Amino acid sequence: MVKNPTIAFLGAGSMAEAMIAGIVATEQTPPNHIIVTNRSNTARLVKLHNKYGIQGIKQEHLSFDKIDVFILAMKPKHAQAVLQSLKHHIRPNQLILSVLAGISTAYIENYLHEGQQVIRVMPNTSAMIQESATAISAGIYTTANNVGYAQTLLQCLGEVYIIDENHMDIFTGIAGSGPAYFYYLMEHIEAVGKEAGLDSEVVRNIGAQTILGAAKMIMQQNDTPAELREKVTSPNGTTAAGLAALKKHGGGRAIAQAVKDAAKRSQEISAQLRKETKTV
Ligand SMILES: NC(=O)C1=CN([C@@H]2O[C@H](COP(=O)(O)OP(=O)(O)OC[C@H]3O[C@@H](n4cnc5c(N)ncnc54)[C@H](OP(=O)(O)O)[C@@H]3O)[C@@H](O)[C@H]2O)C=CC1
Ligand SMILES: O=C(O)[C@@H]1CCC=N1
Repeated sequence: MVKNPTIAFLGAGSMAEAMIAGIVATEQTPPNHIIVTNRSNTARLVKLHNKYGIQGIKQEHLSFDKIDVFILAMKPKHAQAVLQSLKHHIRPNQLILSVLAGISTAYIENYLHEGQQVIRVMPNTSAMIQESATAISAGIYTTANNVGYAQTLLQCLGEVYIIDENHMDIFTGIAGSGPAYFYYLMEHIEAVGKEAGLDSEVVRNIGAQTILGAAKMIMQQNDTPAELREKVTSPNGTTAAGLAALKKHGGGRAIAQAVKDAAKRSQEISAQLRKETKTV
């Protein structure tokens, strides 16, 4: 990878913004080396430019040859059209990072030039505050040097795990979609706290601090989650009552099923796109 590469985000939605915020905050890449473009929403490009100092450029004005790294950040259903058009503008040694759920490196390579360097990435929106759990899997043509570059770039968004691409779907179910499960949990905790008369902002902070503390305990102590749970649970105490309710109402099963169904959806997106490609 060149020194001070220019990075272009194709897609300017929630995920692109979370990554831009993380990269800019850590000064990993200077803002004038970061470009963002989208399909049609120019107001969004202006907003991102004003907020982060990066360049918001309409697609028709992009100088593709000056870009070293493309980050695909549109919805998976738009991937095919974007890749077909991208092929006319790029060279195989320009690095493609794709955050698209369910889209394999092979699918992307198939649409681009022989030898195109592709890395599949699964971040989450906590990239915005450099707390993402991000996975990467390289395609068959990607050099070790570029994997190293991607790892360094993404480390400014949080923790990075290099995984086998076969595990991308389950990683997506756990970490890509994961923040939403905890937000959903928080919505319910907040509602109950409010019902009991607590101020909603206060209960929100209490809930968040409780999740943060539990997460830090898991990361900083040697105990397993089950051991930590047991340490909270006094015989016949309040936690035992709470956990019994979770068990009775299928709390554990529901969480496991959420992860499984998200991973399944990632596989379905992949299968659907392969089917559409065959029928074109
Ligand atoms: N949100 C998340 O938590 C995560 C998302 N992802 C992945 O990130 C990707 C984006 O998700 P998200 O940010 O939530 O989606 P959003 O809907 O927020 O954003 C999609 C963006 O893609 C743009 N777009 C659509 N078509 C094109 C095109 N032809 N060329 C360039 N840009 C285009 C849209 O532009 P316009 O508004 O002009 O149409 C919009 O800026 C998805 O593939 C998703 O799987 C991965 C991990 C986590
Ligand atoms: O919901 C989605 O499909 C994307 C991928 C992971 C998180 N959001």
